[in-house]
Amino acid sequence: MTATVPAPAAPDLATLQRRAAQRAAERAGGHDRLRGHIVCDGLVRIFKTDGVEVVALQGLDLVIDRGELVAIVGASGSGKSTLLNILSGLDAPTAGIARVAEYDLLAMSARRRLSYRRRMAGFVWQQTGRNLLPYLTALENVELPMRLAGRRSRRGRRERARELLDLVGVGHCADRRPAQLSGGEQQRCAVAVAVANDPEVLFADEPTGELDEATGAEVFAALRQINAELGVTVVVVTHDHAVATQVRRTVAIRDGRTASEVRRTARIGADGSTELVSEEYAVLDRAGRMQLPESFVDALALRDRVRLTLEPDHVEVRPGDRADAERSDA
Ligand SMILES: Nc1ncnc2c1ncn2[C@@H]1O[C@H](COP(=O)(O)OP(=O)(O)OP(=O)(O)O)[C@@H](O)[C@H]1O
Repeated sequence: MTATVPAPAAPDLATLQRRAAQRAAERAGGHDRLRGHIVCDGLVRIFKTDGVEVVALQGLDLVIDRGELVAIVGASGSGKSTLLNILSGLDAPTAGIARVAEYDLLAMSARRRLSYRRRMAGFVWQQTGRNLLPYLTALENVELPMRLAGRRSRRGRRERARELLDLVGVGHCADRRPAQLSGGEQQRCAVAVAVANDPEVLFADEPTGELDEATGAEVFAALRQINAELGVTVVVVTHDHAVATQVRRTVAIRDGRTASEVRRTARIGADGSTELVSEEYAVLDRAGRMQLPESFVDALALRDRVRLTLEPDHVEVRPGDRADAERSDA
């Protein structure tokens, strides 16, 4: 007799992701347009203050497909907010390519920028006060962007707002004001507000930064739901590495560059149960550069130069001969 293994949460994630890709493909009018919804290539952002230059992004490469849900993680100062500000059209890059669908973020007129921010992108910020108006109910908050864009009839707006609140699991909060909602409920409402005008991409900046782990997971569930049901491409920026368990693809930024990626895939075990396997990849840029994970560098005390050996199917990296190095330096 075989015991029934209770289905873990894992296949859910895989199913949701498949559905998201399918919806996004439908929206895009075919499978061939699936690739490269968001493309950053050699993205550079230099800030100049009092004659001092800070290179916040130094040739960042990132491709996100239509319908993906991606978390971008990195330590404080790694360039996450700079990247998000560029992608959301609030800031312009110094050089490189930054494109979202047909919008070139490097060369946008003020008018096109406005259209991008109104039609193409939705936003959820860490501070709930920036997402919701305190004197409107949750329902009115979701209706507002539609009203401002002159979309739908009054009744249509109300129906859509209810649908969206239900979708993110806060339908029961429709008539409450933000102050009468918990932090997690506020952020889920914020997700509904952000997608009210049907954007193609949703950017969330530390949406769970002020929440405990369990409440944060609920907000992630809302983002996954939106991603799956509406086919919206979702990019979540966070410094919380634990989010890797909430999404299938996590991109790590270090010193203004994409350093590594973790991808989670569902595998069926011999006993028929599903397990999620995480695999870490280093990101190789077009110039062939990659960053070794800090833990690898520390473990072997790698420094200055390393020895590379090409094997038939892999490359070996070994500590360089320090004596040699010192002699040639002399
Ligand atoms: N407006 C600015 N003027 C000058 N330097 C800036 C500006 N904005 C960001 N920087 C610098 O650029 C680098 C990247 O900052 P950024 O805010 O993008 O990092 P972050 O990963 O989002 O950090 P955090 O998680 O703390 O928000 C930092 O060295 C920061 O000091």
